[in-house]
Amino acid sequence: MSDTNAVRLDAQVRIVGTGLLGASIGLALRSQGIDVALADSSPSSVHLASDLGAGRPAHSDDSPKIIVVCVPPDVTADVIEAELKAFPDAVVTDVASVKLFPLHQLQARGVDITHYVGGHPLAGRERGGAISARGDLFLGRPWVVCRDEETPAWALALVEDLVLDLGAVPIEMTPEAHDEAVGLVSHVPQIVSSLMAKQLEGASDEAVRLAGQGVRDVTRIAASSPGLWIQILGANKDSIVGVLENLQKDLQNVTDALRDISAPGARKVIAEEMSAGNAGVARLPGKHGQNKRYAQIVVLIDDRPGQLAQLLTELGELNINLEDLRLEHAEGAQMGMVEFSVVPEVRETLVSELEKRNWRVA
Ligand SMILES: NC(=O)C1=CN([C@@H]2O[C@H](COP(=O)(O)OP(=O)(O)OC[C@H]3O[C@@H](n4cnc5c(N)ncnc54)[C@H](O)[C@@H]3O)[C@@H](O)[C@H]2O)C=CC1
Ligand SMILES: O=C(O)C(=O)Cc1ccc(O)cc1
Repeated sequence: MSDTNAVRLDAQVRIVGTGLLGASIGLALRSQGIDVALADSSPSSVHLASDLGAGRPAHSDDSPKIIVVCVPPDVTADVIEAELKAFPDAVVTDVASVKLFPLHQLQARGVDITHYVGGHPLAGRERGGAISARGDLFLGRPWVVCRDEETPAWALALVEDLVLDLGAVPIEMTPEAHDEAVGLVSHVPQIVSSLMAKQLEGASDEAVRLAGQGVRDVTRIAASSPGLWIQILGANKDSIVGVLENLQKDLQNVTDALRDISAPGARKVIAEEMSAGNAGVARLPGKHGQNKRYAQIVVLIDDRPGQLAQLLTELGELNINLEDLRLEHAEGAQMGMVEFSVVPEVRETLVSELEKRNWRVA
């Protein structure tokens, strides 16, 4: 039996903002027996999250060791400031999709941010609210942690323990590097998805009836909340505008080439743009070398001697033949991800057997 599920946090956690992110964190922590206190400016949100099993309503005599602020970006700095003041001994972290915006607000107000460690899980869903929450939302997902030079090691360690208990992979970054990266891999893709979906708005029923997986993949996140995204995009405009300008140039190249497809070089332009797309998509983790004939399963293991050997032994005991195996080590994250391929027919049984044996399957 593996002890991969050993809980690292041994402290009360307070969650402020009990929508999708807050309730998902609460569900994951409660499933590990951690005391979770819930607070939100909307009392019915607290009660819904509590009814769903994400924790209990906060009491005035709570003394949390760690506070996770899960409110929209516009009000993240206000809530962080209030929480630092109300709980001076606690570490305050957040999940806002932008990191410089709340940090600059806190700095401009002269707030002592020694106990604040910024965070951002790269995991979410199109629909907000506790009703959409899932305890397994963060399994195997990157979770950026922004440390400051002043951040004490114990505060950073506490936040990383929280991230690891949620099954995510902590990645330390500066707020600047974070915002630039998510501008490219999260914020511009949201705009592209929404704008492509907008083209479907006036389409005929006949046309949309033909929609296959391609258009569904490209537009999946177009169902996201404009209210949340207007805040995210506005707060990270400096990282987004440059990527949008590059995209505009590429769109213009393809449009010009198609308009005059018989002109010398037109087909070359299109082929080059599409080949560059092939090269880009191959950069995405998990996209390379996957054999479509097999089903992939990802298991999270602690970065300790013997863990991989134990997993392989247990797979042997289950008499499962591995078709392929890939190990990803998250630098400095005390966690590894083992991705293996099996014939699709055994996938469901294998996942349930591994979960029975306490392995964390992403
Ligand atoms: N939705 C997603 O997929 C992801 C969102 N995030 C970030 O997580 C944060 C929360 O997003 P969601 O959970 O999706 O939103 P949500 O709308 O589901 O939940 C937000 C909650 O915050 C509460 N709230 C608003 N202002 C408050 C205040 N001043 N004090 C206390 N509570 C307040 C609301 O009542 C609501 O329950 C955002 O900062 C977002 O950028 C991060 C990763 C993914
Ligand atoms: O649904 C998806 O694939 C997402 O990418 C969701 C998402 C939305 C906002 C974030 O800050 C992080 C992740």
